[in-house]
Amino acid sequence: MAERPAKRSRRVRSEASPSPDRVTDAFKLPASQPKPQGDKSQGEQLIAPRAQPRMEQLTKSEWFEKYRLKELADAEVFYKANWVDSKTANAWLKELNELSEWYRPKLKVYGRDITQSREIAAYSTSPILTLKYSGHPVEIHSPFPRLLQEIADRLSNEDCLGNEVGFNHCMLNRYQSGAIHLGKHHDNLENKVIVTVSLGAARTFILERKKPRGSKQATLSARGPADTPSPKLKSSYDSDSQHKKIILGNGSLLVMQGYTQHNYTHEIPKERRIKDPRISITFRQLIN
Ligand SMILES: O=C(O)CCC(=O)C(=O)O
Ligand SMILES: [Fe+2]
Repeated sequence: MAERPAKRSRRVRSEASPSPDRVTDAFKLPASQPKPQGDKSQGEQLIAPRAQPRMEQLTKSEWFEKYRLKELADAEVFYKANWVDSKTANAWLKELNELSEWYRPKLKVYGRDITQSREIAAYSTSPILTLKYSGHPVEIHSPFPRLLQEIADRLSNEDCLGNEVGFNHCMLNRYQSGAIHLGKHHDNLENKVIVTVSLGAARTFILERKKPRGSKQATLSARGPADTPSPKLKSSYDSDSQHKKIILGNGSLLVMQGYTQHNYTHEIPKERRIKDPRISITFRQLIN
């Protein structure tokens, strides 16, 4: 298949090692732009105006208590099934399917051009934000479409994550069937809060503790080009605190924050028996 790189088991380089295909899943200010100073510099801010992000926990304490996956050490991961009912989730899926910004990025992986099998559509609250992965400058549209803004506002509501959590970026991923996957990776370490709303077919999400630096399997990191085949899943793990499989159901909400990206990778593996599509909406609160 044209879109796959030659090798099945790809060693994704550690963050420290520079590499031409290193995935720079990072928002960057154009060089001439000043760094955001906080709530007052509204015009140049990269963070959502309503929030001044901190490294400590951002979600409301009720969330922390109730939905945290406590078994995952050194991570802050929350999962709420049925955050919205299936009727709402299906209506959102239908509306988002019709957006005109969907496309399949062309990536360069080990010098080869591949077209990503997963479609994406990306939005930001400010046109100055840029994003690259696998050398591909992501097409970002601004502002958020009405529905995505409505969902973002719901998330920042006091009875959900709370108004300290705001978002300046949103990425949609469309997995047409279980044959489409997202390889093992971590997201940009500067992301303080990453919120994923799942619509459509339920898909497995695997969080796996990174191996200590220098150990044989410490090389998985960075946002893997989506079409890079995942390394074979291990059949056994050191302990339950080292990995977690979550079935991301229709209308569910997953939140990752704190040091999760430093300590864990995540992936959506292939599940060929799944024939229906899934769209994930990933909101981020980015700080440069
Ligand atoms: O589709 C998902 O749930 C995962 C998305 C993800 O990990 C990403 O966009 O970095
Ligand atoms: Fe991710």
